[in-house]
Amino acid sequence: MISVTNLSKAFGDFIAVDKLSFEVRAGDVVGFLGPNGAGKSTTMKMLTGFLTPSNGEIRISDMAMDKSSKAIQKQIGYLPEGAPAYGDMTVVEFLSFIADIRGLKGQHRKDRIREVIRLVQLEEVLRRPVENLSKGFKRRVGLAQAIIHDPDILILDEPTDGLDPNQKHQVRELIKNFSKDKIVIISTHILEEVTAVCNRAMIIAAGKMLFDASPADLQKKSRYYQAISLHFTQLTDISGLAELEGVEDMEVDRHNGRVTLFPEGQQDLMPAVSAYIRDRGLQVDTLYQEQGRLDDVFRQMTEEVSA
Ligand SMILES: Nc1ncnc2c1ncn2[C@@H]1O[C@H](COP(=O)(O)OP(=O)(O)OP(=O)(O)O)[C@@H](O)[C@H]1O
Repeated sequence: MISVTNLSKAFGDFIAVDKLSFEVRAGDVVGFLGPNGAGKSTTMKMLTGFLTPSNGEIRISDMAMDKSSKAIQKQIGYLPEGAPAYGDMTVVEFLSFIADIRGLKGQHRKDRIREVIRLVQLEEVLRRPVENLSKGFKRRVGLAQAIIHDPDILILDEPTDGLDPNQKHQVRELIKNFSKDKIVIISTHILEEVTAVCNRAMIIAAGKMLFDASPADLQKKSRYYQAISLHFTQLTDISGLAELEGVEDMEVDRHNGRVTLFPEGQQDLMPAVSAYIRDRGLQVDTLYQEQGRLDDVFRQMTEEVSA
């Protein structure tokens, strides 16, 4: 378990992380979301013991970071931002080097190196220097070194940055499989990634925690949550739709003619809208209920802080 209390970090007069408090339990996959400069990487560096907090406390597995950082670091796999260091080593040399640092020995060491190469699919670049790899492969080498010692806690700073869509999918599957009884914390700018892999979303802006709940709860905060989106096959008088009971607002996209009906509260408008269409014999080619838009909530929350 990770327990963070009033964690702060100042660089001179600038407060990058401002009194964060949260707990993370085994099985949690947490997504740190936030605009550039929100303090996500700084928080991760403190959680991994690479940066000393200005204030507050970090406890991991009942050990205090300021007293037992070495013991804590053994339990953590960390993918920092950017590319792995020691770029002149080949991929296999680099992974062997990390395996040694992590204290792996004998057959177990060999097995783990082989296993991470397989999991992260590095076979084709094993003999190439890390610095000559594409951004996506560098990221995957970074991931491989993070999981080589099979840690209980995985902290990944933008793990899918620079990966193509297939590789993004693979890494997300890896994270999901990894996480059954472990802790994963990822930072990301990709909002769908949070719904795809995380059971908790934390929104951080200007160093402060703005939200900590499930991605589904985050979606519920969107004005599009349960909104009805529809498009008529032909030009149709739609004024009656706005008058339906429970409709708070109606918007029509001028470019594509798509109609969005926003409910009052969290009402389900679908029965009334379906009846309206059916009773008038109208033709629609699109009709669905929205899940809520994360980008909309994210923008709204983070703009309030920076305003
Ligand atoms: N060593 C440092 N010295 C001074 N300021 C720093 C230092 N490290 C980070 N900062 C500042 O702290 C703030 C938070 O940075 P951080 O890298 O944690 O943000 P982030 O949320 O990870 O952003 P991004 O999404 O762009 O990676 C930024 O304004 C950054 O410039």
